[in-house]
Parts: sequence; structure tokens; C-alpha cells
Amino acid sequence: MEAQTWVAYGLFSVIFVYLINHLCRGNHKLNLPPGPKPWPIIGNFDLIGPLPHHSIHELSKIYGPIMTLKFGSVPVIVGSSVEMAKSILKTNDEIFAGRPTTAAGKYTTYNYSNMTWSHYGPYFRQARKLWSMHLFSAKSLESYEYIRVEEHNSLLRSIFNTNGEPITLKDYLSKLSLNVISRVVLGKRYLDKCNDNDVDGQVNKIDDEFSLMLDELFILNGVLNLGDWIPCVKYLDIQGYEKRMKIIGKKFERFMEHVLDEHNARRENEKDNWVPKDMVDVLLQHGNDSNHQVKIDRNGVKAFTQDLIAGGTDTSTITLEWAITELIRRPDIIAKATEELDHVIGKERWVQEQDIQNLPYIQAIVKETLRLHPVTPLLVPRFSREQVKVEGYDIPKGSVALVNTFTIHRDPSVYDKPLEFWPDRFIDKDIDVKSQDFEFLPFGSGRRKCPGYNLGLKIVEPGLANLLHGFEWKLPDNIKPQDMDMEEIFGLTNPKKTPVVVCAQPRLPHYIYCK
Ligand code: HEM
Repeated sequence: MEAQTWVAYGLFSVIFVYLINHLCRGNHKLNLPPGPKPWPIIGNFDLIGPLPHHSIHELSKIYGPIMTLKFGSVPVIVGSSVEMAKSILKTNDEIFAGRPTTAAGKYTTYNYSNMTWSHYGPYFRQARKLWSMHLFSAKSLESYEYIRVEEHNSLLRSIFNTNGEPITLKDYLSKLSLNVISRVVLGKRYLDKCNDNDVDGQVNKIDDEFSLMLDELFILNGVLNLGDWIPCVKYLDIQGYEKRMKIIGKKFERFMEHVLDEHNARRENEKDNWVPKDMVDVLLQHGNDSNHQVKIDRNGVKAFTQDLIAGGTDTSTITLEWAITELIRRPDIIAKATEELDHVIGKERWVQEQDIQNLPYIQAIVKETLRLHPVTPLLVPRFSREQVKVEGYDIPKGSVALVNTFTIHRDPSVYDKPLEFWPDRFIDKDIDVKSQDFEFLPFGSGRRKCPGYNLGLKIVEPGLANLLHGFEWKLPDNIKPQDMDMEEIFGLTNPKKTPVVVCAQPRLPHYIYCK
């Protein structure tokens, strides 16, 4: 055969193979879950308002328990029922154990070196083991109990000292969680200017500054940053979020460097007498263990320290603030709670951590608060590491998966009167906060579930119990319960938009507050 004929045959074969491939792919078109038709470039961003969980809640009513949205060019799968949550977080947990690549992970968490944004793999698994064995073991948490008791008492004393005047409760709650977490994680109240016993009821300015840094970190970790979803606008930073991320990243970097230098200096000074005193010490000690498959370097320790501070403070503060806000509108529930407290604890002492198991109504109030106001209403976004089938639908590799706990927690087929704050629904029900029940997911579930849930509960449950045991809560004269603002802001967490202002009247003998 002549050379020209060979070339013609060759070209014909290439075109034939291409056509066959193309046709076959057409036949195997993915069967994606239903969803609104996306626009070119922006996808479905036009349907997402300033409170994305509310927009997604409404969309899920139209498209059902599993839907596909497009954020820019990225498919986003939303699971909005108990079955879908189970499928994503249990049946296919390992496939959905990834996290999407975001600017927040890059600029605010040492290039994905922290727990929250690290990709699923040996580094993450190593870190997770270290956290559960050394940071959040029952023994470790018990060793910090005295800190939680001191800080809870300090909060109650501060509120007592306000003499029933109106207070912005969040300032006091933030101080409680910041102080507990900073002492447990960093070894002291790094964030407390006076470092005193706080008998004056004042909230320090330096705490305010650090709280603002944490607020900014949470907001920026939860925003829909267009550059993460629409590659062609990435470098434009239209919303200005990446600029803010770089600024907050640098502020935390200065703080973390100082923390690590101080810890290393103590270790060098104390040489053989050195023993770990706090979680940073534990991270420095175990991070470089030669038995570990993956080392956790200085940036890793800084990133985890930031995770611990951020994960532990805002979450507890927000939950306690929502609890008091809901309760102040329901004197009948407060009466039932104080009846339980008076009966089990009496009026001569504070509630201790060990008492919580005997206070089912207090536990139910905490659960009900986390049900109606889940701290992360769409959990933290997951990322599918492979293509997978969920309930007969194809979920492509590289999809983002959101578990819509906001909708699940309000599902009328799961909860009676779902929009009512009604703690009794949890009484005598075997619904656990520890993520075995997919109708209630305040801490997520599976490989990426909240690693600090037990510490979070140890701040929130005794905290709320004592706030109710120690005080009668009233609104300032000019505000009526029905006029209270119940709006939220969306970020990685879900705080109240306007902090609640309340007055606290002591209900125990006064000497109890001064102990
Ligand atoms: C009331 C308190 C708390 C609530 C309601 C809460 C809730 C959550 C939720 C819903 C998640 C997402 C889980 C998922 O994606 O499946 C999460 C993740 C996380 N939480 Fe918490 N949390 C609390 C306290 C804490 C505390 C005290 C810490 C640490 C000191 C912490 C550290 C973290 C971290 C590091 C993650 C990311 C885990 C990962 O990506 O693997 N949280 N939390």
C-alpha cells in the first residue's frame, strides 16, 4: 500500500475511535440528583442568599432529600434527610472524608495543615489519632476539670457583680469559653490582660480584640468565596475575602509564633524536669515522635492550636447564648429546669460536672438548643474523593457534599412541632448527641465528626445548668419577649445577629457567689 493510503487509514481510525468514545460516554451520562438548572459560569449562586442554609432549606423543599446545586463550576450535593445523612456520613464516609480546597484553608490555616481543612490522608489520620489519644482522652479532660470549675465560678461571680443591670450576655460567655480554652490549650489566660481573679465583673479589652479575630476567622471560613468556585475570577478577589484572609492569617501567625516560643523556652529551661502542662505542650511532644508515620511540624502545631482555640470558643458561646435567648421567651421551661435543679442540687451549692447525668431536663434543653440552632447548619463541607452512587444517583469525583442538618433537625416527619422550642421531646428518648442517630447531628458524624464534642459539652452543660441555677433571667424593661431579635449571621458557625441583652437576679444565697 502507498504511504498516502496508510495516512488515510490512520486518520480514519483516530476519528472512528473518538466518535465511538464520545457516543459511549453519551450513553453513560451521569444520573445526577435533581436540582435547579445552573447558569453558565455562576451556576446556582443566584439562588443563594445571605443565609445560605435558609436558601438551601427552601430549595430542598422543591428538589427533595438529595439535590445537586452548582456553585460556579463545582457540583454541590446536598443531603437533607436522615437517610441521606446516613448515606454520606456512614455508608460512604471514607469517600466523602475529603475537604474541598478553599482559599480559607490556604491562607488562614497554614496551607491546609489544620484538622478542619486538611485533606483526607495519612497526615489527617495521624493527627486525628493524636487528638483522640492525647488531647481528648477521658484522662486528659479530667485533668483540666479544675480549670473549667474555676472559670465557671468566675463567670457566675462576674454576673452576680452586675447587680441586675442589663448586660450583653455574649461578652461574658465568650470570656468563659476563651478562658477555659486558652488555659487548657495554651496553659494560661494568654488573652486576659489583668490575669486576675476577675472580681470586678469587667470584660477585658484584649479579650475583645481576640474575640474579633476569632469572629473574623469563623466568618471567613464559612463565606461563599467566589474564587473557590469560579476559577476565572479567582485572581480578582471580587468580594475582597482573600485579602481579609491574608490579614487574619498574619495576625494569628504572630500570636502563634509567640505561643510556641514561650512553650519551647520553658521546655529548654526545665530540661529533664519538664512535663507537659497543656495541649500545646502535648502537640509539641508527640508531633515529632519518631514512631509516627507522618511528622507534625511547627506549622502543623500552630495550625492545630488555632483549630483548638477556634473550635472550642465560638461554638460553646453561641450555643449558650441561643439557649438563654430561647429560654427567656419560655418561663414555663425555666420553671421546670429550676425545679429539677432545686430538687437534685439544692440551694447551697453549684452544679458540678458529675451532676449532669442526674439532670435530664438540662441535658434536654441543651439538645433542643443544638437541634434548633445547630452551630454548623450544613456541617463542614465534605469532598468526594471518588465517583460514588448514593441512593441510585451518581455523585462525581470532586463534588462537594453538604449535610443539611438545618433541614433534618426541622423535618416534621422526624420531629413533632419542629419549629417549637420544646426540650421535652428529648425526655425518655434514646437520642444521643454523639452522632449515632442521624436525625440529630449537632457534632456531625463519621471520620470528620467534631473531635472536641466532649470538651464542648463539658463547657455548655454545666455552664447552662449554673446560669439557670444561679439567676433569674429577665429582659430589660423596654423589651418584650415577642420583640426579641432571633436573626442569625452565617459563617462557619451560626451566631445570633444581635447579641442578647439581659438582666440577671441572683436566686441562691449570696455567699455562694463569693466562694
Ligand atoms: C458546643 C460545642 C461544639 C459544637 C456544637 C461543635 C460542632 C462541630 C461540627 C458540627 C463539626 C463538623 C463535623 C462534620 O463535618 O461532620 C465540628 C468539627 C470540628 N470541631 Fe467542633 N464543635 C464543638 C466544640 C468543639 C471543641 C471544644 C473543639 C476543640 C477544642 C472543636 C473542634 C473541632 C474541629 C477541629 C473540627 C473539624 C474536624 C475535622 O474536620 O475532621 N469543636 N464541630
